[in-house]
Amino acid sequence: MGSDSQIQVPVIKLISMGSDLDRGSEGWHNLCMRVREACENYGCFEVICDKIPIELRTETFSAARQLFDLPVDAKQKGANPMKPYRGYIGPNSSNPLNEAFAIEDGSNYDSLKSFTEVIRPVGNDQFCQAFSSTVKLLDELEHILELMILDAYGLGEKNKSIVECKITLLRLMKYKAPPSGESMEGFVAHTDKGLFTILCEDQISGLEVETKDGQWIKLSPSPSSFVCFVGDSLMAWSNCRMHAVKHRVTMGGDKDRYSFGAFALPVDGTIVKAPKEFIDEEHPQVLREFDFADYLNFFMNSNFEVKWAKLPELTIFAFAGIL
Ligand SMILES: O=C(O)CCC(=O)C(=O)O
Ligand SMILES: [Fe+2]
Repeated sequence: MGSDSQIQVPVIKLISMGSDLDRGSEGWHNLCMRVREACENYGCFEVICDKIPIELRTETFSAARQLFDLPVDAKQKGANPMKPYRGYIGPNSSNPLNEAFAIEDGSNYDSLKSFTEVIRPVGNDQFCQAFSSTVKLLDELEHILELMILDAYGLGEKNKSIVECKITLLRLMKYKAPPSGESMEGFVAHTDKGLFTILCEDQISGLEVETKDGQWIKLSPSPSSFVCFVGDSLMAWSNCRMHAVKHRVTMGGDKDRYSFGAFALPVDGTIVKAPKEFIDEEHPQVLREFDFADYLNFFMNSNFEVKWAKLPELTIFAFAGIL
């Protein structure tokens, strides 16, 4: 189905100086309910937030561009065949326009430094400064959203977080412009596997999300917005009250597209489990509890049709479904 520009995903303003961000205030409560509704009905929303200064955002994209501009041989040194979806991932036949760097613990200067030094022995300070600052701020934003979700379900008093242990995976993406006049898949339709994703794009659109009734909508986030996605693990935690949204990137036009995302992932060995408050007669348990590392392995080893092509939304149900 094509994209329908009539429908829009919810846009939520989180301004750090405002009293709406005082936990417990009426404004806070209203925001919590808006975040919850967006996560349940769309599995995504745009957040307008003044947390990350526009200059820092510009600096991160300029640092990312310089990394992608390095010769292929250098970038290949960052490949990580031992760990799926980590390190440098170059374009391939099923993803010819896209290349990515995925770095664990993306808010930590030293982990950015040890990754970048492998592909570029010197000159990484600007990159590491810009990304560690940005990802720290995105982690703070993720923490606020997590508290909002807990409070929206009345679970905030008993729980400090959704899972015991999580880590932020920083992914930088570049999509080459397609051949002139063509529109091409930049990133195949999928759901994110972790808890929550916060994405930032550099004003070249291409991101599309699927509504619950199967229509694709193009997103055009404002230059200071972020796009947030519910991932499979958050959906599982919520006993499927929240919706893990299917999304993709479609490239058109003549400009390359750059984006980066902070992916909040349960640390390997962390159990994803719906709290008992989500389970009752009206809401029987949909997914069994699971170790996130086992889910990633299952996903890696599923056959191509299930994984990407036909039924990507089935993976979490195929892996952990009870009913
Ligand atoms: O580049 C984008 O905007 C989306 C990338 C994405 O969906 C992903 O890396 O999981
Ligand atoms: Fe994604």
